Amino acid sequence: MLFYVVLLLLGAGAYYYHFTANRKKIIERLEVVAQRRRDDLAKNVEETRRIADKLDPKRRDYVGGLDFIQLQNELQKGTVTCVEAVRTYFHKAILAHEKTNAVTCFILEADQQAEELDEKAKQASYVKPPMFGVPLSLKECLKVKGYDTTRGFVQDAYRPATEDSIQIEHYKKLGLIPFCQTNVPQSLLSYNCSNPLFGTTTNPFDSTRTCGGSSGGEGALIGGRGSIIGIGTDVGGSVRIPCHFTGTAGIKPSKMRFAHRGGGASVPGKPMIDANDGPMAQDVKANVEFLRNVWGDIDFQSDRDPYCPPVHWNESLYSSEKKLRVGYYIDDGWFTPTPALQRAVLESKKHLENAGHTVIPFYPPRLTKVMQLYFRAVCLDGGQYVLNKLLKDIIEPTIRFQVTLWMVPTWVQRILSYPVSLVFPRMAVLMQSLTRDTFELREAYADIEAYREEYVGMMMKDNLDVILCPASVMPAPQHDIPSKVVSGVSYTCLYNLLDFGAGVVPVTTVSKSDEEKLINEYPETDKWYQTVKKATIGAIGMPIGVQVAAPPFREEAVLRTMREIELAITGK
Ligand SMILES: CCCCCCCCCCCCCCCCCC(=O)NCCO
Repeated sequence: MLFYVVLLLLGAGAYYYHFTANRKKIIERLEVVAQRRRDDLAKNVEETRRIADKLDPKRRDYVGGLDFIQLQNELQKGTVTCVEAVRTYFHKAILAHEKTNAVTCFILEADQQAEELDEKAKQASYVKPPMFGVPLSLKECLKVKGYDTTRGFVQDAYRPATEDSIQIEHYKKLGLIPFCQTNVPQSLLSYNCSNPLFGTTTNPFDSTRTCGGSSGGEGALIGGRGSIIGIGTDVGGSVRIPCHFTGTAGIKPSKMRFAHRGGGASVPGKPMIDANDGPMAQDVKANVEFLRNVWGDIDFQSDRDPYCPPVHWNESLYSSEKKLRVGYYIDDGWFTPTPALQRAVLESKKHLENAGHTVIPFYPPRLTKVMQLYFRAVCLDGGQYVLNKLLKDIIEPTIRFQVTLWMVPTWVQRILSYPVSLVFPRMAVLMQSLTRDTFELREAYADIEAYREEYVGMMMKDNLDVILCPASVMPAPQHDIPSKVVSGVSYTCLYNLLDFGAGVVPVTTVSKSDEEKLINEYPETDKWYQTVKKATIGAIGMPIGVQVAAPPFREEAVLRTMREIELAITGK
């Protein structure tokens, strides 16, 4: 017996020695690559600055002061040129990048593309596309020919995409000019924004706090006024959480509304948790104008990707005079949001009622079960795919906590969940979430199908058009918090599990009385609540958004509701 124990220990020791020695070698090699990539970025920024500086500062201030619709109109009229638009946003993006570290690469050809478009516009026969010359920022994971899509993995640096994805091709056809790529958290499966290649992107309102993720670079850049519109991706909240954290507006459409051919995914082979790309901008108006043009011309994408149905922009749904029926909730029963987030929903409810809409309570059923299903289906192999990739890379310190969770074998998590349930029941729920076998995974998929039916059945029974609810559980926290509170995505991941269209519109900022309420009334019943409470203290002034969601192919109703809230708040 002793012999076997000694043999086992020796075997384990040898494995550990080999594993750490191998990791050391990998890290040493990748650190050289990461340093080279960062040096290249510094040169790229200087080259961009040289181009941006060619534009007269007075002209730059003028162009930079235009909102999306104004800029679009001036470009159409020819009173602003494409070169002026691109150089202005090169300049503004550098300023935002210097503050937040949002950009991973400037696309220098944007300047040349702008010159070519200006040249074409001189021909009398040339018909300008609808978004002629508007600069567009892109989350780093989107495929642009000649540019990396590392998703924050150092191992993927210097492996540029060989083609534009269909979506990018389409945006160029509509006249948009991709001008930079923006930062993401390593693996994209986090709502912070740090990786070992490009470092940490910070919130433009407070650098000690995260801009959110995974489309965090977009949030920081647009919130920091360095871009007028950008594209993010969302499998659990990655468009909506950065919008909420940075005071920007964006929407994750249901999966089928864009072509995915030639694109990429954070975890390929993951049905039932539907991801999509989506626009993010400084206001809802810009999102509407962007999608009106993209979906107005969706045949371009459908023709190139037969899995994308030719569902056109539904103007009658967006512009309908018919009053809406809205279901709302301020607490999903899984994670009570901090006071400012609840207040934002109640204020939005008032705005919608003042506009004549009917707003009634709605209770999303069984969120505890939903969280288990979400984590089971998003980490469908127990996190193995992502973990394998992470173990071949430098692991980002701010997601180490969640990586450690992935490293604990599922059966160990299951056994430990029983004692943990006595002191931390919500954690025990997640410890039982990662799948043991395909039988359990199939059951989870069946449960998700049943849940989708139940949820839309409840909405139909009350004749509801849209749902209004919090965008998250807290305002932007410090950079290490998302990995410690992975359970905090319940408000957004629900609508990936349902594959609804869901968007976020900025509504308010954290006030002093929100903070007093937080200190006096917010629960401290478990570690997650204590962490969220502590992270929210000191967040006075941070932006707060609300979320609006509707079943697939009703994104126009979501946008209409978001726009009505925006109009009531800003008056424009
Ligand atoms: C104790 C057991 C815990 C099991 C779970 C372990 C970690 C789970 C990590 C998954 C985190 C998912 C968060 C999602 C955030 C948003 C991601 C997103 O939308 N990405 C966009 C990709 O296109």
